[in-house]
Amino acid sequence: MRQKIVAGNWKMNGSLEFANDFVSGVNRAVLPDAIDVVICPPAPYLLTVSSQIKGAKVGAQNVYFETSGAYTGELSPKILQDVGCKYVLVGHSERRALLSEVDGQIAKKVKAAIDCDLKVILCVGETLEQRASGKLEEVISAQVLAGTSLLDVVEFGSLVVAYEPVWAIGTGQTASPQQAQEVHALIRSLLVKLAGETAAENVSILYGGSVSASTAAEIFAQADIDGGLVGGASLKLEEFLVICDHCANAIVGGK
Ligand SMILES: O=C[C@H](O)COP(=O)(O)O
Repeated sequence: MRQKIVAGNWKMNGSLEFANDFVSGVNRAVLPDAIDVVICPPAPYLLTVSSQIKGAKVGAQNVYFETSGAYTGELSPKILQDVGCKYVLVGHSERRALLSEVDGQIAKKVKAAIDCDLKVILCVGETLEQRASGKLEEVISAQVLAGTSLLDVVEFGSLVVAYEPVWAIGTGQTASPQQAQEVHALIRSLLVKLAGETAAENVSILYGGSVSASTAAEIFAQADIDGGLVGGASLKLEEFLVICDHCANAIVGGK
């Protein structure tokens, strides 16, 4: 059975005080153990979160593809692992759009992180213009193909894909459960072509884009949606915990 995951991406938000308070709150709460709860704080807070948090895993928001050397400002997979990371986000649309990250770099990051035993959450998604002009399938296929191009079949076991329509990120405009399921099914079929039925069946595919406590249950009830990549709502502990519960309950519901 596929691993259910809720990952909270704080993006460039929070503070040391916020991180400590958040961890205390998580440690007082009862996290569902049927799912992987992953917290992705800004890099300087990774160690403080990973060293104190109980029942949740820690992920980085980015990684570099070299193992060490003169790459000022970058973080290798080994450094991330050293500070307690189990997951890393790669290819988030904000990095693609604002920091000019391209498919070639993304493929190398995916490979380097998996080589270092990190689980990679590869982010893909289309803009509103691309969707409106009928390019949805082309864009998603190209991003999935490029992002996984350096992996062998076994390495798909360390891959998670997050479908995040760019137009739904931070806008309050969630994709409808049907829209999301349609793209998740497309991604699953691409993974079958790339890695075969068994490997593809085991890749968790998360939905991201304005997931909230009120939209999560319906989204997580879809057949190919295995959890969420949550931005804004991951900064509100109570709401984030409700989203985690919805994901866990979707499992109980028979998925
Ligand atoms: O990484 C998270 C996604 O970009 C979703 O962000 P959001 O929940 O604020 O829309």
